Amino acid sequence: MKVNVINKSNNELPAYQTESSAGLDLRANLEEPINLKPMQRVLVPTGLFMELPKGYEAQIRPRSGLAYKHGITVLNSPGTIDADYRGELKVLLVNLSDESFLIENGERIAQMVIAKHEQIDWNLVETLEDSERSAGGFGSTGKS
Ligand SMILES: O=c1ccn([C@H]2C[C@H](O)[C@@H](COP(=O)(O)OP(=O)(O)OP(=O)(O)O)O2)c(=O)[nH]1
Ligand SMILES: [Mg+2]
Repeated sequence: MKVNVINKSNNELPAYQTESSAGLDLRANLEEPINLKPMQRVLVPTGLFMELPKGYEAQIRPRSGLAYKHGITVLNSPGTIDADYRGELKVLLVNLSDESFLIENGERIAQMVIAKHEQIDWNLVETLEDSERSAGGFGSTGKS
């Protein structure tokens, strides 16, 4: 599927790193590096603007390596990019480690998964059909 994109960054377009990757790695578009202190959050620009077809969304997800090695994750994970959004794609990172983390221009800071989604119409009712689970949740089936 082709997706219209404007690249105002000084980086290459997000790319799948392997043939069957689900996520396109997003790069920070920065004039100066950002030093992200412990427990600080920052909205990182990508310089990208895109036009998803109706019925699709993009999810901004953390990269596991950054999370594991540096405690850097996406605060609103998964971030939701609506198909009708025409603004700049931004990534909300947070540093959950006890050390500062330097984000440099061009660094792959998160990944973006494009997914199909449904929109629904509500059918307002008084009762719901019972099921095996019924109202059980939050550990109702036991620990392991
Ligand atoms: O990580 C993110 C999350 C959102 N957005 C952009 C695209 C999305 O379509 C728009 C709105 O996002 P969301 O609905 O999550 O934010 P909101 O706080 O509900 O704001 P709004 O009232 O604008 O919907 O912001 C990003 O660039 N990055
Ligand atoms: Mg919203």
